[in-house]
Amino acid sequence: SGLVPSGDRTVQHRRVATTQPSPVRKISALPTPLATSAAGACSTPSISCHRRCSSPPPCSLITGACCCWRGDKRGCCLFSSQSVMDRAVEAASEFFKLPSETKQEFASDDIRRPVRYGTSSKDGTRPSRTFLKHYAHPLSEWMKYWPEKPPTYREDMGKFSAGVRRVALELMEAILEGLGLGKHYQHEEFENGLQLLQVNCYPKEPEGESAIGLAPHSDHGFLTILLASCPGLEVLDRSSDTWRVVQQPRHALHVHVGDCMEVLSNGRVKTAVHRAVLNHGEARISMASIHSFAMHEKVSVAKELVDEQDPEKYKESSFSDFLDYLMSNADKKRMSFLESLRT
Ligand SMILES: O=C(O)CCC(=O)C(=O)O
Ligand SMILES: [Fe+2]
Repeated sequence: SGLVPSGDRTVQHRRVATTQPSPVRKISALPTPLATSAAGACSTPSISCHRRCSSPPPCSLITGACCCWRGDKRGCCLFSSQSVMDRAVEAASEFFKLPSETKQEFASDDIRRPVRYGTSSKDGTRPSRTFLKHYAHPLSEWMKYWPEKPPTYREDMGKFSAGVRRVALELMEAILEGLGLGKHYQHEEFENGLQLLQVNCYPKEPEGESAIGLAPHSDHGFLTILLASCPGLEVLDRSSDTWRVVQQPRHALHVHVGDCMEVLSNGRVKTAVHRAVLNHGEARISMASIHSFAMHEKVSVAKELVDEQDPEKYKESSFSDFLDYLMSNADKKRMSFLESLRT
């Protein structure tokens, strides 16, 4: 994520063969319907409108429904989730192709900026990843800060963000149920939670070299949902201390849990340590959608998961505390934020 700074973990792990199955769950597509285009005319007339519109106009990206006119009938225009994913990858890819000056307008070292463009290098010599990070929920608040170029960026990334957020909320309910907390546990905090989109662009791997695009780290939120244009993600298998290659079938979303989930579950669910390696065949785009509570909302261990045998293992913290931690003492940090929360 770049959320936990590169080089944060000093342990070196052996890379494993690319045929290893992924240890993490994948889902093959977003549930339909996904968010669609803005109010008014259907922006892609080639896609059939096949449902009666249930919400009053003007529908918008934010409500996840689009009203459009077809002949004399008003209907809901539904994009397939595959095309939403393809368009989001395409918009990201077009953004990274823009001239450097255009992208540099978003460059900043201030990690509290709503949109931030930058590069991160592993060895300090050659940047191996460029990224664009921005908040995505609520869309009405954040979209106005997003790039206006390419012209498709806001609409296509908006649809992707809204769809992926619904997936995250559904998965979260299932996990909470699995933990015995009930699917509505802290429902409001999740509903009002923050979504951070990290759009990454990695160059093709130079011939004869194997290169890390993004150093080992864990993501801060509860859940990360990742879409990538080709393979490159690896997840640490804690039992064997080796890297497992995550397969990337087309239109598959990869889901992993982050630090907040480890805290809330009092360590029953462990954050996923992962990294990205450069793909030797092609440049790679990945989009990581990170889901957390709102900026100042504290995440703490669920009291229901604490007893004498299992005392509280983590201190409470908010996303804002996490950002403060990253900004303080950035060079000298030996501990990840999660480690700093251990009681
Ligand atoms: O590019 C990838 O596969 C991983 C990206 C990632 O871990 C992140 O943005 O947090
Ligand atoms: Fe990450």
